[in-house]
Amino acid sequence: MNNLTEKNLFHSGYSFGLTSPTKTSLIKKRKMKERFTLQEVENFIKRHQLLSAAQSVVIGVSGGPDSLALLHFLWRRSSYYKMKVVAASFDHRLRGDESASELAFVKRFCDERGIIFEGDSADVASFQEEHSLSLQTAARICRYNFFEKVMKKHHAEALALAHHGDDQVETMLMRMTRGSEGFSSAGIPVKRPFATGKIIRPFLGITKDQIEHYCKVENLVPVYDSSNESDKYVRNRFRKKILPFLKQENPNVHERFQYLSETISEDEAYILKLAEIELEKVLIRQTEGKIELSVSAFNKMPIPLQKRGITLILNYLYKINPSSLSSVHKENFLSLLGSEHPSGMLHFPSGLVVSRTYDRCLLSFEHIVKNEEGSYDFSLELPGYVELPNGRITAEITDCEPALQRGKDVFVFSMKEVDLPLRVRTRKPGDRMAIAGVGSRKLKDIFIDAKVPQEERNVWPVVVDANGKIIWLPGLKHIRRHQINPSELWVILRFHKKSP
Ligand SMILES: Nc1ncnc2c1ncn2[C@@H]1O[C@H](COP(=O)(O)OP(=O)(O)OP(=O)(O)O)[C@@H](O)[C@H]1O
Repeated sequence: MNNLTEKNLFHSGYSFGLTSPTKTSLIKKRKMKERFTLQEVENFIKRHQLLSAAQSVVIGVSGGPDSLALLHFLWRRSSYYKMKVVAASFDHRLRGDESASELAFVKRFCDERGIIFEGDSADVASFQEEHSLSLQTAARICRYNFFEKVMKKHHAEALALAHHGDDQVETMLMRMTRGSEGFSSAGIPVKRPFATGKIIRPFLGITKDQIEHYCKVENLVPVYDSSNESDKYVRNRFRKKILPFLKQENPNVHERFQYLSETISEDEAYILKLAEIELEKVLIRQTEGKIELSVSAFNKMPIPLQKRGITLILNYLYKINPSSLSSVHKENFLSLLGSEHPSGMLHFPSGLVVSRTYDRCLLSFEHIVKNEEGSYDFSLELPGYVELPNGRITAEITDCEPALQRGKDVFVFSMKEVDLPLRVRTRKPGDRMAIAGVGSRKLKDIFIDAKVPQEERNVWPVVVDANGKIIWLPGLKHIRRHQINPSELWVILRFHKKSP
């Protein structure tokens, strides 16, 4: 089968198990559609130059219809493209035996066809806990680490994933609804650099229905993940409620979205390039963690370039943008620079301060360590984190009481219990906090009792609420928690102390 040439792939008859003469026209129609699907994918691959001859391609296969069809399709085309195909399957160990059996299913599928298979698993829940991440982010990091390893092992130039046209429509709508800009509003990219090569998505031009049809015609029997149906997930709600309406209005709506996605990406890349050139002209100073620019020169840039300019600046300063950084911060930045007041200051996540004085605007993290003793004071966003001289504090919000969050480096409380926003600062003379069963105590005494060395006390974080009340001395004490209604939103603070 995998010796099919391009010609005989598109012109060979597929058996549909339908033989009666009355069904002939139906067979013809379905054959046409099937060929059309294959041809569409092939055209898409060529148009975007996703595959070139003599490649090694890793395919991410969960065992669901999309990735199983992609594996089957690329395996069938492997001799035409003279490429080595490797299937890679990852078990996140989040659905017990179910996910382990999915991995075994993919392995069997590959063994039966002589396809190279790579499989691995990881305890994603523990990884999430350890690094204070959302479950989705933790799963993604573990899965992509695995993909990277497999790509390196097989010297692969591409990792093929089975996102399709309906995924694209859902993603773009979700992002527009939640609020997005720039490349993010372009949805899922057709290709992007990754590990030893690039991620490619050959199915973005076809729909889920076309994939299901391909599976049926090829007698592929995938596994179905029941969580894909649950209304609990935003994506599923878009899929079930919005997509049917759009497809009714235009059955090829996915093509329109894909076209829009590619147009946005091209435009964005071009505008970003222009912004980069213009930004160079307005920068006064640029060093690690610090940028200074001329306000009047920046304000002369056209608005679309100003918007991309601040994005470039923030990308440079943060390296990895904090999740709490939003378009509001960028708007505030533009207002500060456009304001008639000659001076002003903004506090951005993770301790970044933007200060304007007449024609100069300075963005810097340097305020974190203000003086020789290393004192600091900055806001802690929810969710978010702050870097400290002696470690890092992370803050998350969750809607169910986290069972495993105990210990002195973790403080969990209900959102209703504390006045937000929180700040993290160093101690001040006379600081006191109210401790359960003890009453009000001086911080100095708490440090002495806990035998915290003198030099560490000056940089030890003190977490205070919006009224300045101390609520947590990480690693040492926290205020008493009230009786809490389990259905409330919870905040989890964690202190990741650097070893001295
Ligand atoms: N556990 C996994 N192991 C390997 N690849 C995966 C895994 N999960 C997802 N992928 C890859 O990432 C793509 C997108 O993932 P997503 O979960 O959005 O897809 P899906 O709708 O579940 O697709 P499928 O029908 O293949 O399960 C998949 O189509 C597949 O190529």
